Amino acid sequence: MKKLEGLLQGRQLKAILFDLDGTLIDSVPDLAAALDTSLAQLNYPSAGLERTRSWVGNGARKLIQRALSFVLEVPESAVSNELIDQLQSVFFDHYGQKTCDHTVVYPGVMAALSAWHKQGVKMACVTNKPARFSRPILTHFAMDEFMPVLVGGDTLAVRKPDPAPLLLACEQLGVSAENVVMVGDSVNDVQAARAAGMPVACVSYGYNHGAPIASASPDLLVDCFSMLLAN
Ligand SMILES: O=C(O)COP(=O)(O)O
Ligand SMILES: [Mg+2]
Repeated sequence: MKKLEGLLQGRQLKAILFDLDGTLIDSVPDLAAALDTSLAQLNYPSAGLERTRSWVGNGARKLIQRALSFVLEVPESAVSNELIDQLQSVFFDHYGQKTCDHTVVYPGVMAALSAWHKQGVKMACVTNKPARFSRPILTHFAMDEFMPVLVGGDTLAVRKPDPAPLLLACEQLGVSAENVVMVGDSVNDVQAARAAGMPVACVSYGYNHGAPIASASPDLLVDCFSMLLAN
């Protein structure tokens, strides 16, 4: 706990907000499988695991837009909303059936969540993944007992990098943002935390579209989740 507390410059650490995809869980195997099945259903070539990995983090719609941009070989801005709607609806059907078949929790996560829970630190999940998928995932991996509060990518009209989902999580946890640290894997998490006025720690193993997460200058960067707990 000392590492995260150190980011608060003497203020008490009362809560931690966690990003989901790329931070707590490696969900790309299931996302890529659902995406490739959906693309095949609409007669497009498959995208594959590694490309999908680089497209996750800005919500499901952005993932679909990036996939269509790739298969159609056009810029993202040239992909029509109708096409995104069509592929997204097929993708939601497939992903909804298999959110946890090949998804795994990253090393060190459960032990650290349990340690913070025992220390009385409150926790919430703030993800850009739609809540209808995120909630069952938290339950499946028994993280919901540590994190009763979830703000999904469709809970509000805006999502990260907007600070509103982080501030809503603080409100629901009953803590002030000045006693909270955000933990994530992408520039969206860094920007949302900064805009919410809270420090941000990042894991280096997650997904960050386009660039290593170090370029977003998080306040703390760790290679393994367990290092967030280390003295
Ligand atoms: O883009 C997503 O669907 C998931 O994003 P997250 O990294 O905010 O959990
Ligand atoms: Mg993420």
